[in-house]
Amino acid sequence: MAAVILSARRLTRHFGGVKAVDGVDLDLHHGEIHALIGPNGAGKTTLVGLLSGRIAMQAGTIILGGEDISRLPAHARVARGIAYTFQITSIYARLSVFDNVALAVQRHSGDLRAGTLAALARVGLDHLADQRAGTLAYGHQRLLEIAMGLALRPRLLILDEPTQGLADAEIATFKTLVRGLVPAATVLLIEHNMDVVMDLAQNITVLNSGQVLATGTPAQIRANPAVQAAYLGG
Ligand SMILES: Nc1ncnc2c1ncn2[C@@H]1O[C@H](COP(=O)(O)OP(=O)(O)OP(=O)(O)O)[C@@H](O)[C@H]1O
Repeated sequence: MAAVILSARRLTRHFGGVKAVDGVDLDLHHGEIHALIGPNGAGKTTLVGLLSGRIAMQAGTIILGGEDISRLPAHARVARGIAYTFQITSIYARLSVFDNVALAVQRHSGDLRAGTLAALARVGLDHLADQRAGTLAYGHQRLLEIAMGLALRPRLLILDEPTQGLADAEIATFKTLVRGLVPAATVLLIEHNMDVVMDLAQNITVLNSGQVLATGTPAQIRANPAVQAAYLGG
């Protein structure tokens, strides 16, 4: 298996009495698509919030490419290559599609126009560059979020429920897109659509009540009785 790019140990975040993330270990391998699944409230969004630095952790360690990033603020983690797809609410509806992505591209040196168009082309939105972002169809707005994440040239791209609300044809396009991101980048995918998970992921981590219930290949996860009882069977 490829080298570990991100290694998280004993990550913990409680909200009052709720153990949202409770001693989670997670290893992401270079160039893999790794899915994070689990029932509603299992702690998935909180966990990726801890990885990206958007949510402060109470205990634990995160090592990215050999560097301890546990105490770095979110912007410093972005600078080190962790991109967390923006929610649609952070798309600037009145700006053009081009300008939305250009805002992310400008963090890097290089040709702003070429970099922006390249990111848009990867998600198939280059022909809509001049359109106002707020007027895009829903599925295209989700793709725009991904282009904004890609524009940061991440080593690790975290996608939080990217297929939610997408039509079947858009999901097919999305799967092709994500396959094209690896192995240059590593993808951590929170996803409720099991067909997408089983189709895309090389490894899956199952969370339940803030703890890791199981981790393994799609075949191992499908065959795991505890996972079936807690989640897949439901
Ligand atoms: N800011 C917060 N304050 C209080 N409780 C929170 C907060 N954020 C999350 N929680 C609680 O922590 C638990 C885990 O929530 P989280 O959103 O991480 O789960 P999830 O697996 O992403 O769920 P879903 O699949 O529904 O998005 C839930 O019980 C949730 O209510």
